[in-house]
Amino acid sequence: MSPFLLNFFPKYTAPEAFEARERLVDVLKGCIADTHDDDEGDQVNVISRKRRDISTKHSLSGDYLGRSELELLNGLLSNTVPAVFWMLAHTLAGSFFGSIKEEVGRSVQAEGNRLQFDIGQVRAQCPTLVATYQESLRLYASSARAYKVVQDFELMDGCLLKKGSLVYVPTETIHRNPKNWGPDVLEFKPERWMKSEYDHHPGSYAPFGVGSSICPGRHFVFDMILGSLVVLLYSLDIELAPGTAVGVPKTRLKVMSGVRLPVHDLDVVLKRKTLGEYNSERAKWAF
Ligand code: HEM
Repeated sequence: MSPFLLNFFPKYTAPEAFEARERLVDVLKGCIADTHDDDEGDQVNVISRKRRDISTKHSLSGDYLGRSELELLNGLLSNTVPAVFWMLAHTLAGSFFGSIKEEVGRSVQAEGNRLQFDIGQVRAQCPTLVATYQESLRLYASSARAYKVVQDFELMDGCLLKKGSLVYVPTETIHRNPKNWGPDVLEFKPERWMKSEYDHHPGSYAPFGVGSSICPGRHFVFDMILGSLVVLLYSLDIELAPGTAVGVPKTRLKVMSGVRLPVHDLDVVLKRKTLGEYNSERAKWAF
């Protein structure tokens, strides 16, 4: 993957990854081009269809569309899926699980087996769930941003950044720095985010980067991850399998953009839920 990311004649320096990318682009291109809004049982999601419509309106090519779909998948798979994993793992292992279940229960409107929630209300009325999201990204987001210095600049500690040099800012180093977060920096503590005032250095948290290249998917992913947790925790009784522990893994600084992957699987016990009239097997979520 690293030679591929360097993008130095990737066809020759990383042929396998290059071929795989081109194959995926072809599949996505074909799949989206063949879709029509009225297709019976259409498998292409609404977001992709809307993106196709916008691209067509602006005369963007099919190839562009295939590549931008792949970018979306990359954002989802390399960041969002592991972020959901960590959030769920710490929710199940933490002393705040009861509060989260209670917040989720309050957010869902159920009419028999038809369920729905307003994501705006989840954001505003589930402080423990939101804090768990923020704390998961603090501990596990591990991107590395690069900036070019456009003029000589002296930092407060006297370090000189020379014009033309590259400054590399690994998120983990900032997110796991005891100077920013205190001696318990490696502990998973959602309560850091539940104080009335944010009392950390403003630059101490940037899971989505900063400035003009900040992640454009950050609001979308916030809703998507909170929504996934609401559906999972409402629909199922989930608990960690006996003897399963969730710890914060040691830092392994990687020059990669993404959310850290777990080293081990997590064993959980899942049961479908029945609450009065509600039976998760027959439940239909309306989004
Ligand atoms: C937990 C989930 C996610 C995290 C932690 C994350 C983090 C990041 C980071 C750190 C960057 C680089 C910012 C910089 O260079 O300053 C980035 C860029 C980007 N992200 Fe995300 N991201 C996530 C989810 C997503 C999703 C779901 C999408 C797509 C819908 C997405 C689309 C993008 C795109 C297109 C860029 C490139 C922006 C540019 O270069 O101008 N991300 N993301």
